Amino acid sequence: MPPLLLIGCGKMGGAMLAGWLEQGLPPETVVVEPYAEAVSAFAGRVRHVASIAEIPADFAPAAVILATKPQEAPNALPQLARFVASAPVFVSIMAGKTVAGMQALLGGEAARVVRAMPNTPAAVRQGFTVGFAGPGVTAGQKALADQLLRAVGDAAWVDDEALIDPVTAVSGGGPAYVFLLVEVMAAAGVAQGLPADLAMRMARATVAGSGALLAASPQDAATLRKNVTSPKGTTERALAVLMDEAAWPDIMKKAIAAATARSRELAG
Ligand SMILES: NC(=O)C1=CN([C@@H]2O[C@H](COP(=O)(O)OP(=O)(O)OC[C@H]3O[C@@H](n4cnc5c(N)ncnc54)[C@H](OP(=O)(O)O)[C@@H]3O)[C@@H](O)[C@H]2O)C=CC1
Ligand SMILES: O=C(O)[C@@H]1CCC=N1
Repeated sequence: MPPLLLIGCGKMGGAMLAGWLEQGLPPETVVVEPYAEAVSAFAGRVRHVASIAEIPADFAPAAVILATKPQEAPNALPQLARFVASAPVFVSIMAGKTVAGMQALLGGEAARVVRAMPNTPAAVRQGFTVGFAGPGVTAGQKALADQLLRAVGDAAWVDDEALIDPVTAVSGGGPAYVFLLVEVMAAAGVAQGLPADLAMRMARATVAGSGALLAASPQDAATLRKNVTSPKGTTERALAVLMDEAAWPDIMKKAIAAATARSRELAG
């Protein structure tokens, strides 16, 4: 793996950096992160600077990973325009930010940009990332981006950049919906008289165990659901409530549509 330049070492950038280090990331890598505590776990294994202005002048990374918040892009990207001359691949994980928008902030169409959307299971190398390679990205650069994304889980590529907005809504934010499921299942158990700590332990173990079963099983989700649902049993009653068109199917469509719309808004 070549030395990289990572801009932003927060929750996602830090999770990806940990995965790259496992794959042999060289210590010449530079991490720009204003919050020193965020990089303390990586001390001695990468070069840390607090701002883009402090990146060594002669550093020419093969890839620049953009992992700051989308709102920081108008400040950070123009400061990185000097790297475009040495033709690295810029790999952005920022929600909403389009390839054309990032190229404009980086000084023009010469910037080679991959737009990618990972998710936080990357922290346990079980992330899922979808990427889109913008104009000018070479096959070798796409392969390097793919290697970086697969260091923290599975990855897929799309040829239509517009799909990254619903990807952001489904898999980017998806872990949050699953964690919310734990919270509301536990609260519903408490409403039926369960002690709060037992309800939370059960909800957490049930979601984690179901995820592990789903990952390990060759069966699809619908079959695994049916395996739980005894005819005329208890699960059937619960699913009649949840699977009503106005319940989860409609609610989830609305939630994904709202997140997709927000991703499009963040482009601006
Ligand atoms: N969290 C998630 O589940 C996912 C997030 N993303 C995307 O990843 C990006 C980062 O999100 P997340 O990790 O959650 O956010 P974090 O706030 O945890 O990380 C962003 C980091 O960037 C730092 N930072 C701010 N300005 C600069 C700068 N100019 N140069 C370098 N670093 C800077 C921040 O420091 P400080 O806090 O001091 O400002 C912070 O530590 C976002 O664009 C988001 O859309 C994508 C997929 C999933
Ligand atoms: O909520 C967000 O905007 C980011 C993108 C996907 C997950 N977190």
